[in-house]
Amino acid sequence: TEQEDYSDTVNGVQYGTVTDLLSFVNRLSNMQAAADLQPQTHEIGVLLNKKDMAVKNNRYQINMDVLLFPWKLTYKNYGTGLVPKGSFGKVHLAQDTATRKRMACKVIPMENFKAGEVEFQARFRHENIAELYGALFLDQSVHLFMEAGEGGSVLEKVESCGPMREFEIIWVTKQVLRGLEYLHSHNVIHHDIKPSNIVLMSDKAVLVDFGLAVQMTEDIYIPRDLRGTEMYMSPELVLCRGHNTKTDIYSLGTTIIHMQTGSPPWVRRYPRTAYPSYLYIIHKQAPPLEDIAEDCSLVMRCFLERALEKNPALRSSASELLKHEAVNPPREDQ
Ligand SMILES: Nc1nnc(-c2c[nH]c3ncc(-c4c[nH]c5ccccc45)cc23)o1
Repeated sequence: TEQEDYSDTVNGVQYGTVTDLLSFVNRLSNMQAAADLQPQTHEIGVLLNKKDMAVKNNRYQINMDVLLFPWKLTYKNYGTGLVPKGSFGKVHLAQDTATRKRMACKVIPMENFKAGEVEFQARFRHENIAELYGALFLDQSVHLFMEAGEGGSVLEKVESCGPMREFEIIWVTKQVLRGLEYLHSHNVIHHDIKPSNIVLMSDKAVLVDFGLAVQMTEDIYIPRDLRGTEMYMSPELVLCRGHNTKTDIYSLGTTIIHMQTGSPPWVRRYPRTAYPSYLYIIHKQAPPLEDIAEDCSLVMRCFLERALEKNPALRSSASELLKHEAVNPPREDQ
């Protein structure tokens, strides 16, 4: 059966290439199709990162070779120790006991696991996309090891420290635009750009959570389902008549509104208590320019008008916005 021939092909945990990792996760997905997965004694997996993850005789044991911690949040007064659930999994802080390398470990129950999530992070590597270090399968769950944003996500930062100042917003926006420019150049749509999917390191910000990402084959993507988080969805995505990478640009625009005001667009004018869904509002209303912060600079307001343009064909691309003066402020001392 699937189980027998499978177990002798991947003996325990081994270092491998991106191709090895992709075939491993695809076989995992098939196993998911194949009825019961035998209770395992040993973890199996493929690790890409030889430098920071020390495999010893085909073992990489959770709580032995690598320790998982509930992420002690960067900010004191912030909720529980566990990172808010990603698209389908809890994110822990992980540390390799031999190399001391600190990583993020997302634990995804097998029934929620989609090979696509790993595929995008493994195939598309960029400094503003959280690097994938490897994948382990144990106890009916997939453990994805990734680059850790120890500064937490932009959502935690805004909720703990309040609205961000414009120079901080510019710093985050430029990095997100670089990540999106790279993804969009490969026709990949992230589909869930929002504050909780942008995580912070000391020297950069990276995009996380590719659980909803797709790669367009033509220059339009016809969705089977509604993907993303309502507040940050573009009008064309809500319409479900086909969209493209420009939908991520609109979501970045709503994310900037969230960074500068502390709330996503719409909710102040249309309280969540009265509006269970915002899809109709997003479809019918003009772009949420009224939700832009009062103290927003004129040049950033102009940037947001380009990003929140209702017609995706007229909306600016990531490359165009990277050249916009709002994110290239003249240096004071010049
Ligand atoms: N959904 C998802 N898929 N991959 C990730 C991910 C990869 N590396 C990471 N590093 C940090 C965090 C993170 C999010 N909120 C936080 C709050 C406090 C501290 C850390 C975080 C999340 C990740 O997240």
